[in-house]
Amino acid sequence: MTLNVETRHAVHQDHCKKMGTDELRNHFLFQKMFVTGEINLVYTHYDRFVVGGAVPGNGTLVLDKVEETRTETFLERREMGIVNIGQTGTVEADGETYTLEQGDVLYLGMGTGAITFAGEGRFYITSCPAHQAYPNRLVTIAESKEVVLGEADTSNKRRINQFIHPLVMPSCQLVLGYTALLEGSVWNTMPAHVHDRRMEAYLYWGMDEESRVLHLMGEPEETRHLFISNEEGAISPPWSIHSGAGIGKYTFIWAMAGDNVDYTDMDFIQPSELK
Ligand SMILES: O=C[C@H](O)[C@@H](O)CC(=O)C(=O)O
Ligand SMILES: [Zn+2]
Repeated sequence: MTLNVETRHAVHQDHCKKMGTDELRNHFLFQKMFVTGEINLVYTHYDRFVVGGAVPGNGTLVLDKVEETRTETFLERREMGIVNIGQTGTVEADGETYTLEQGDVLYLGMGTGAITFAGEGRFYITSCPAHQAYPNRLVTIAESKEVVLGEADTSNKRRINQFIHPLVMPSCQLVLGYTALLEGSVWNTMPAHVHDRRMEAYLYWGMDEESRVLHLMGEPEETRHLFISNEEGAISPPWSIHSGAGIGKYTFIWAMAGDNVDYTDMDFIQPSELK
């Protein structure tokens, strides 16, 4: 079994302004997270948020000790949110086996031991530091909180499902859910926003292989873009907008950590303010 961990340091906005395409992608784009037989993690210095993928294929994959944290087990002082973007799979933790259908979310609290992934799942992993142990919990789509935002007129009508969210369940820092575009709409998170007190990570999925999402980032008056393929992620620094338009259908998982768990705490930026 292969465990790869890549460290990404935090970037200052003045540095970002001077980056060319390759440098921008090396810092903010996550590729090749979902490889059969591997767990691939990116350890970021944005609130020590970790994202990654586990694809057990026909075998099992165990996530336990990760050298980067210098703790006995990865979740010794962390919490985790797992989303299954593949077919039916299982996650075993603390002697319980959870079956995750596509779109289901599993929360694992601080102090959970080794985590075993199996089945046909493609598991997206998110994790951040925690200060208190909340119970492990499987949250199905039916149990999530659904919000419909936007209008067909502005091509941003979308359905948001909140899973690890104060209205559904408690967590320390982690807030997680996903957004799907409704027929004919292309824009997520438009109007855009920033939240300097919380970082954010996106994973785009459910896309056709040849399709791309035009992901916008950067300070509102100094935007940059990344063309993103299916099952690739983007990290959003606290000073950055995060928004995208798809060439074809897509869903994206958003996950955040920082000073508060208030999903609605956003500083909105109108399209007229973007440059
Ligand atoms: O801070 C919140 C995140 O950026 C996303 O949840 C926003 C989003 O999914 C959307 O508006 O489409
Ligand atoms: Zn946001």
